[in-house]
Amino acid sequence: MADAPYKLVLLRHGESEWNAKNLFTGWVDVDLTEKGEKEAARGGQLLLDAGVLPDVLHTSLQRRAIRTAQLALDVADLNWLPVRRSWRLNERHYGALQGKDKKQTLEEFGEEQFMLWRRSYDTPPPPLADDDEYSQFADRRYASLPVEIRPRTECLKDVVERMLPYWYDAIVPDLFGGDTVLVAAHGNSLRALVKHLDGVSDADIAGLNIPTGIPLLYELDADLRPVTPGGRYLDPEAAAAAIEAVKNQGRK
Ligand SMILES: O=C(O)[C@H](O)COP(=O)(O)O
Repeated sequence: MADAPYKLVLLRHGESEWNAKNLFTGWVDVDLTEKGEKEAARGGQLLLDAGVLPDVLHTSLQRRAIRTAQLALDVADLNWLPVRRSWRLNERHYGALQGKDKKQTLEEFGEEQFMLWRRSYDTPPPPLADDDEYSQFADRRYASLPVEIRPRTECLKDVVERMLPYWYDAIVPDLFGGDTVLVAAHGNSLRALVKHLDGVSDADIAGLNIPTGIPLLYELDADLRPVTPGGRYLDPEAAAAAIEAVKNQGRK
């Protein structure tokens, strides 16, 4: 096997309250469900069982990712890890779809438009008004972000563009320093990172879905290229089933 000096673990948060209700969530700061809490703890057990013990944690600024990491690390007795958080790891801002039911949106706008908004690389949903009940524009945690970069909607391309500076400036230095890095984030911010790591094309990334709560391990070579393309889920069977469920959201 090729030399793999660096280890990176990606963990999507456990099931959230709005995943359970099948609502577009984006930057809305919902909590985990009980099932999500269990998924997170199991994620920690999977890390422990695989002997993959992170040295440092990076999270988004959103509760569901932060709590998932805490619950997972608690199981692995790693509450003490140094942590950095950034809005750049946040879920994709879902614009005017935030708070909308996925099934109703599919029925109202049709399959093509629904998938364009949900999975196309460069078509964002319509922007969310700043005074909308589901807007985070005035949220204190984003106060240090200049208004021109505070999103009102995002496509995946926008997420890649705002995530990559954090990858290069914060995560890569930890990897090069020899740390096993845990990134606890979201379906679409992790799709953006996987796209970058695996060099997935703009078209093919539409077919890639990330399940909740199952650690995805990337062993990286000296140039930070994955030794195994796509990485390795620590519970591949559960991941395969959960990926199907994410793919079919809105259809039931
Ligand atoms: O923000 C959301 O609604 C989900 O966390 C990700 O949703 P998606 O799989 O529909 O992009």
